[in-house]
Amino acid sequence: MSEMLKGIAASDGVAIAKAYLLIEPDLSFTKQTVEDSEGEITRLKQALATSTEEIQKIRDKAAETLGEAEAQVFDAHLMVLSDPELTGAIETNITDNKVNAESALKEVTDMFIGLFEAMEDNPYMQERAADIKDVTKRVLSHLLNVKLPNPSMINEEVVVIAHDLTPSDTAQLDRRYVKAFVTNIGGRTSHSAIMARSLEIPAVVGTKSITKIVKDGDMLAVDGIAGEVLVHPTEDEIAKVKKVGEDFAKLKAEWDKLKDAATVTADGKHLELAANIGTPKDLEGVNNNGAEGIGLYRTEFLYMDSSELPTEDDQFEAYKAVLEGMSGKPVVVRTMDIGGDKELPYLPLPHEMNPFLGYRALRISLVEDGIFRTQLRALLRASVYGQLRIMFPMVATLVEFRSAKAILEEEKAKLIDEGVKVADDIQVGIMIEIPAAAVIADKFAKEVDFFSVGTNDLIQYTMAADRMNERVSYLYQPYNPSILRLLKHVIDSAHAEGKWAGMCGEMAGDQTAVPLLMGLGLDEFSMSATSILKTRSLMKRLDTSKMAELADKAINDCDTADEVVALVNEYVK
Ligand SMILES: C=C(OP(=O)(O)O)C(=O)O
Ligand SMILES: [Mg+2]
Repeated sequence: MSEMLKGIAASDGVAIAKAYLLIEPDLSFTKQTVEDSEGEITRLKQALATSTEEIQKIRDKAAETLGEAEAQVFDAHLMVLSDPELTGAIETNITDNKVNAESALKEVTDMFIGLFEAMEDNPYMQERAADIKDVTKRVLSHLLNVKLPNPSMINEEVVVIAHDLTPSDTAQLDRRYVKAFVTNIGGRTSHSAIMARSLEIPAVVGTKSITKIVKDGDMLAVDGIAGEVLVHPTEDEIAKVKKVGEDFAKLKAEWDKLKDAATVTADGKHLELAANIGTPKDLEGVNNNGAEGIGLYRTEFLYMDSSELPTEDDQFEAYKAVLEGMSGKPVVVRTMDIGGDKELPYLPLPHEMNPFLGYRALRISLVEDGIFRTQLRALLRASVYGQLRIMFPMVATLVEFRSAKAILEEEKAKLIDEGVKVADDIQVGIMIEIPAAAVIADKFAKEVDFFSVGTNDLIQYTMAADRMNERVSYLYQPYNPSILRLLKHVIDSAHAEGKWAGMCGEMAGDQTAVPLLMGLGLDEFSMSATSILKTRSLMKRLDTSKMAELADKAINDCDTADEVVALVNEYVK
């Protein structure tokens, strides 16, 4: 008998494959007195040797698929394993205290971890603590004979099952083998879901209990369009899911025909359809999907993909690659947005009760202004290779914007003094993702060159509903009249000052929202590259003046999001 689990449809497509559980295994053990210390030391040595072999393999695989830089973290793990100070201390503990290897290992490594973690201002030692933790887990798993999941070593088609996936877990998934992923928690706008869409991996998130229901190797049929997962599907059910996949492939083939077409509405108005990217590697998908620009380059992934702060030159190369790769089309680069669900191992941030309301994005940049200045210099130097637009994230007040802009101007003046060429037509804009900024958009519009609305955050802050929490995901209501009113004010304010308004939150590619956004007069729509062609196809069919009438009715006559959806369905048949 099959069992069906419903979740949130996070990334289109279907997959039928075996489950691969990516969950923390049980590594608990009891401390025991053991007289045969030699025997325990032999067990320890074996576990260390097997771990070394395993990490070596993972390292080689990482170097091959992700590159040398990403593989380096495993060199640090190998160093931990071969450090005589550490292994010697564990052996001494076994002999002196007559304890089992598990207990001696844990006691010694906990001591080192505690010591290093206490050096709060030293990111290098924080990283070493993280390395020791990771390695201890692996050695312990061998002592206990428990299997540790190794996602990077997957070499057959699977559906990855996890409680949650961080953006860096998601980045490591090998598309050749990982046919879909399903998680317990998360929402459509959590960053793992956003990445699944750009990697074109079907995904269902927020199922609440998938890790409890599914075992390693269970057959699954995942429908990322409907947000459904079938466990042990019957032949009939497999056939149905396959049919959904085939229909989706046909639709995609239709959309593909619009790859080189401009985005023009039924009444001849030109709109800009741009793509969101996380790394220069995404450019291939962007160009294959006919994007007219980059509306959001999330540069924080450059910081997250590295084991230390990227240098000015590293960043310059990445920005230059994107600008050149877009051949003169506009590229909006957002300065670092760390915090929330995006962490940097080497920039430990204090643990916060509400990371999404905490020290994040521009708030960090304005304090750690060395990091910020390095990024701005890299951007300014790259500006001559294309049409660069710089955007600041998480701006709440005009003072924050003015401070950031002043730092940018200072760095620009310095570079020019140094004889470095900098483009003189760089637009500087802000994300509108904090309600405070949306409310005084009329004031911001006088000082910025553009707005790009980040609805993922704007909706979570307006509704006071965490975008990562599936229990409140029903409050992610892009069509709620409250959100539409805010958007109208933002767009009208930009236009009143002759500025353009775009959107780079997930709402921009939402097929029910697009007619409303067209009606509100949005100029630029930036989305996962994989949503561009279906949106172009939809826009071609719609008339802007009719959509303006629709938006007006939605804002003035509707009370609820459901009423707005019904109205959209009436207008867009
Ligand atoms: C685009 C946005 O930024 P991010 O998803 O990276 O927070 C947003 O908040 O809508
Ligand atoms: Mg945001």
